[in-house]
Amino acid sequence: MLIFANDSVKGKKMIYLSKELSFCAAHQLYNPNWSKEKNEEVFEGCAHENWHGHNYDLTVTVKGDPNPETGMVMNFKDLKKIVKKEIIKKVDHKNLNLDVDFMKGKMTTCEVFVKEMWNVLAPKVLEATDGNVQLHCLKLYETKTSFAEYYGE
Ligand SMILES: Nc1nc2c(c(=O)[nH]1)N=C([C@H](O)[C@H](O)COP(=O)(O)OP(=O)(O)OP(=O)(O)O)CN2
Repeated sequence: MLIFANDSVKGKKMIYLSKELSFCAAHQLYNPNWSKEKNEEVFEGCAHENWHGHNYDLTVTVKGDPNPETGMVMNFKDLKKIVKKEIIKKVDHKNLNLDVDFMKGKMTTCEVFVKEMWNVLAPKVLEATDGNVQLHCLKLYETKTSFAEYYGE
C-alpha cells in the first residue's frame, strides 16, 4: 500500500523526535569483482575473510506535528517497536553479508547500510502513522568515531 505524507508534515510546527537503539553485527568489506590483494589494499583489515564485528548505534529521527490529543508526534514505544521489528531483529547478532535480506549483494559499508535501512523504515513509519509522521534522518555509528547520516535524498 502506498501512503503519502499528509500536508501537515510540511507545516511549520514540525517537531523532530529521535530514538536510539543498539545492535551487534559481523561483516566484511569485500568487492567480489576485485582480487583478494586489491580488496586487502583498499579495505585493509575490514576485508578479513573470517569477518569482524561492530557494536552499532542507530539514531532514528522522525518529524511531524504533535497530535493535539496525545501531545505526541509519535509514541516513542511505537517507534521502537517498528525499528526493532523491521531492522534490529533482522541484523542483531547476524552477519550483514550473509544473513540480512535487505543487504543481499550489497557492500556492507556504513553508508550503504544506513541507506538500505532507510528504504525499509521510511514506508513503515508513514504507514504506522497514517501519513502523519515522516522519517527524517538515520544516523548510524559503526564505531564510536565513525558514523553515517542519511536524510533520504
Ligand atoms: N566510508 C567508509 N569507510 C570505512 C568504513 C565504512 O563503512 N565506510 N568502514 C571501515 C571499517 O569497517 C571500520 O569499522 C571503521 O574504520 P575506522 O573508522 O578506521 O575504525 P577505527 O576503530 O580504527 O577508528 P579510530 O580512528 O581508531 O577511532 C573502514 N572505513
